[in-house]
Amino acid sequence: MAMLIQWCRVSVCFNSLGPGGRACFSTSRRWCAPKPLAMEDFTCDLIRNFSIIAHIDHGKSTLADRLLELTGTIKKKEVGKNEQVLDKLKVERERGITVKAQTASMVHNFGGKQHILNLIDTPGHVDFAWEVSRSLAACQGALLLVDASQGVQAQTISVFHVAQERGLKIIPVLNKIDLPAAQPERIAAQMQSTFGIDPADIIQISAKTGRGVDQVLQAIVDRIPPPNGTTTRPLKAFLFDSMYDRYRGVISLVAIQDGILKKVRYSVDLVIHHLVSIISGDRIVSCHTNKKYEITDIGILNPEEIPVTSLHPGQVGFIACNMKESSEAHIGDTLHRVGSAVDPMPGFKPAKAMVYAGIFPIDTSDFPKLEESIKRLALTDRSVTIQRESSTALGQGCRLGFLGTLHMDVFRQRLEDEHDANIIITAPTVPYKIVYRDREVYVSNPTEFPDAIEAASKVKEVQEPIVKASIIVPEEYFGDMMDLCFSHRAEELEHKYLDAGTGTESRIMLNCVIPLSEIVTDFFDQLKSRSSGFASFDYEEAGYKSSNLAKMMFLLNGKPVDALALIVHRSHEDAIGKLWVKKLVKVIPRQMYEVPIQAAVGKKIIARETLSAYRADVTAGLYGGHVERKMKVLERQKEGKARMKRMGTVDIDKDAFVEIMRSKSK
Ligand SMILES: Nc1nc2c(ncn2[C@@H]2O[C@H](COP(=O)(O)OP(=O)(O)OP(=O)(O)O)[C@@H](O)[C@H]2O)c(=O)[nH]1
Repeated sequence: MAMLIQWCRVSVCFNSLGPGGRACFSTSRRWCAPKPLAMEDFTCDLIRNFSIIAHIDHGKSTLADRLLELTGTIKKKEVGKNEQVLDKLKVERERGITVKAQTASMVHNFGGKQHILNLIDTPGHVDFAWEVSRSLAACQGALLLVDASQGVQAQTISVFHVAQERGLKIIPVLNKIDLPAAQPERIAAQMQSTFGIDPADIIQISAKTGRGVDQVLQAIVDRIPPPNGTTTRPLKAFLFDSMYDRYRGVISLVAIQDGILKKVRYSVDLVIHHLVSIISGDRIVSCHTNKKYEITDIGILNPEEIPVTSLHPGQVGFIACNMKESSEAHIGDTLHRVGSAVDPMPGFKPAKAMVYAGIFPIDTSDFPKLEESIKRLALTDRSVTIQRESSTALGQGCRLGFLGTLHMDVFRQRLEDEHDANIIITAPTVPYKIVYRDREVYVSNPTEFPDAIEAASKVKEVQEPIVKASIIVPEEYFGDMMDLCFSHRAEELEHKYLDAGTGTESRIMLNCVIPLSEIVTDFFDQLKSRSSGFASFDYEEAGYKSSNLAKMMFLLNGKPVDALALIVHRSHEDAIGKLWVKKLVKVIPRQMYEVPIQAAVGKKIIARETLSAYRADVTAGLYGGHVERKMKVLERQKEGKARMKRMGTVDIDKDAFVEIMRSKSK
């Protein structure tokens, strides 16, 4: 058996559980090994695994923080301070949204007994629905949080159904009762009519002030069933999340179903003040890949890592086992001990990219660095797909698949924030299905879309992805929402009153089927502005549908520019062509000569604008004697040229180019 020998100097060690049930630290000047939590004491009846589910901004992360404080897991913060403990990413803090589900184990005393409560925080935005369903797979219960001023929203309904389908015990919680606009009775009635929840079961709280949060804590223990599992059956661990650590490789989050997962550490004091730790971990196998690994590290997240020597049935924790590639940690996989196979647990649907975009370095020589950064970032975000692509205008780049446009935007921001990347991102496209006579091909890059001539001779039909969308909105905005849906090619529209029978002011739920390509552009912004921010929106994929689509090319000076290509519905081609040439003529800088800007579908020119000529005399104003200065300026202009992007025969400096791509991705 492979042994891992580790020299460690530990100046902080875990001694025992402190008064709040937490591990407490004691500093020591001696070299010592950490004394881990006695996980074997936490039998299933003392464990609760739960999640908080809600519509975006209804207060999940704030409630998570209050629970962590109440159990003494973190120090109490000043009320009103907005920084959330589980929202670890900079982008999450800046935008106030949760992107990546986090896990935190809390140890708390109920009725004289220490319990472990494992909280799995979930994101609220529709783009991250995959993260939600992944998190729920490791839970037995969920707190369904509803904002007492906003009421039930589109994602409240979708997350409720996901939790219900998974058979989770749902604890309804009304949050933000401190707000003057809160209407707890009315919203409780709404929850009753929408979900059949008994208002007497609803706990009313303010996650901000902490009011009522102790009742939530008690309800977690009283109402959520403990996990069931036994130490007598062979080890079976469910892998539900993973992250990447530069030193330890892939770290997987697991929920133990049966058996015990161990890492044994022998400490030998070889020399005074020097301890040698010999670690011998369980040997495990992945049901998905059949690969074998040896456990090198086990712990729980509190929310920071606390090492433990074993994880027992019902417990949730992390493991490191020398997995090098993040693709080895298959989300939904079952792990078992070498030599004692088990039936794998049902995994769940892998994440499916809904939106694709090309990412290119501004400076083409930066491609190797950019590719490395993208790969690194993708290690922490398993739902992104990556493929290389190259463009005549933009050089070498990567085509990435995302769960939605917010996901795309968050990834872009993380590349810039965390990897200092200087990038151009192309307009988002959805994956189209091209049905040829003998095969089907998915195309997620407009340049690969068949042109009109090829389409006429070889393509049987073109299909586009559609989604089932639901919009919840106060009655007064219903007409605007119908207009919005019609202008985005929605079909099968139907609606129902959400507050039927409650005798209160009405909200309407509007359901329709809409092409995905229509909602990846400005749909969400328009939805918010046309409903004064009151509409909420959710969607789920609904397959493919035949559609009359074409590739629109943009020509500068008669030459097509691949990076600007778009797929458009034929009914909108004139309007889109005109709109884009108008936008392009505004952002493309004038050249020494006149430049026609055209939009074309096949051979047909749909729209045209002309960019008038302009001579940029950078040396104007420098009179005869200033030869040196003149040379310097010309030299600088030459350097600038090297960073120019070439579109057809037109050179465009990088700022103008970024501006063009930005306006195209809106
Ligand atoms: N007045 C009041 N504000 C609250 C309460 N709970 C949360 N908030 C505020 O509501 C906003 C959203 O809270 P978050 O906890 O970030 O919401 P979230 O559900 O985690 O958001 P996502 O993770 O992005 O879905 C923040 O500005 C909070 O300070 C509450 O009980 N009362």
